[in-house]
Amino acid sequence: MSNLLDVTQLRVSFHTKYGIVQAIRDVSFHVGRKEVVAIVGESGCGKSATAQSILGLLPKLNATTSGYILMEGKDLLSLSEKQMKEIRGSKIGMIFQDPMTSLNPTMTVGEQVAEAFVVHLGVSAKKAFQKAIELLQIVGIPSPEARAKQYPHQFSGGMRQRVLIAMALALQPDLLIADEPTTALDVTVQSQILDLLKDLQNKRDMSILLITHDLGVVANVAQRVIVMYAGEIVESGTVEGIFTRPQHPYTWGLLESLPRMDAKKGGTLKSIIGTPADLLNPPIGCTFAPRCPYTMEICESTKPSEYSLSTDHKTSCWLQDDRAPKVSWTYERTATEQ
Ligand SMILES: Nc1ncnc2c1ncn2[C@@H]1O[C@H](COP(=O)(O)OP(=O)(O)OP(=O)(O)O)[C@@H](O)[C@H]1O
Repeated sequence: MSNLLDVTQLRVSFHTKYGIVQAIRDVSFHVGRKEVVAIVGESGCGKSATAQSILGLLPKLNATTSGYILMEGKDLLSLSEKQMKEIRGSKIGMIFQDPMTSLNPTMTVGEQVAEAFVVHLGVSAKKAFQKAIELLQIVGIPSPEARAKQYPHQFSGGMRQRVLIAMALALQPDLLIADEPTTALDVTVQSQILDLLKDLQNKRDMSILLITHDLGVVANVAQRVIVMYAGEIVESGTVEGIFTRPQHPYTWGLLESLPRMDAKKGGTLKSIIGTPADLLNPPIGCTFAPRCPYTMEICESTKPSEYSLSTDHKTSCWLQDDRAPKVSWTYERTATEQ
């Protein structure tokens, strides 16, 4: 079966008064049907710009794109604003980090969820409100009938995020793009929302593109992980592959910065030393070379090719070259504990 989404050689640049920010450079990936794929990386690596390109929401004023974003064979980059509006909501749903700013404070929650039914399906306001109540129940909002008549400020952060999920699901999209959906929430609510997303994905047979800076979030939700650094994909693989056989030093850094249940008391979390690459003037070799503990001469002068470690595990790193020294990485704290 063909993929739901195929992104090929995507490039996004922002024209600014300081020069051209090369935010995304030759990014290619796919999302299969009913698949949950996570894009992970630090702030500024291009996660949101990738999501915005798929949704056609990049700022028209200063962004330029090239490449292909095929959804069921149709290139989204070639569609008009009107056609993209149709696709957003009906084919692609979206939820963002901050549920408060995404909701209208002057409308009841029920009216906001109902809006999609009225606008896209031409359903009467009364019938749409009833459908909204059903959706609020599906996303786990208690007493949905009463809650539908309330305003966003009467909801907690987690409940607001549930409302946004209800809105995103209203038209039964094939793909849900969730950009840092749990970042603003506390840990317990975070895992409830992730469980809800997973459950809905299962029941509704949709695909999810989950965007997060937190590798910890993806383990229980996604099937595949794409690790981005400074506008490029540095490693991609199954969750199992990325967590048990990570190959790129940047992925190692992300894993080392995760809190671990089995860490020794008082142990400190490691963070990746150095600052992300300047995208106005990206390095000519490997983008991660200036921060990488294993940098070799070639890393600074020449971009690494993509190495396939298996059919679904790839990385772009010179350490994979036969002539490179063999570096094996294990969780440092685990090693010292043994
Ligand atoms: N409208 C814009 N104009 C200029 N530069 C932009 C614009 N939007 C994003 N950028 C730049 O593009 C790069 C990628 O940004 P993007 O928001 O996609 O990163 P991100 O990984 O989603 O980070 P965050 O988690 O902080 O949102 C960054 O260097 C950012 O400063």
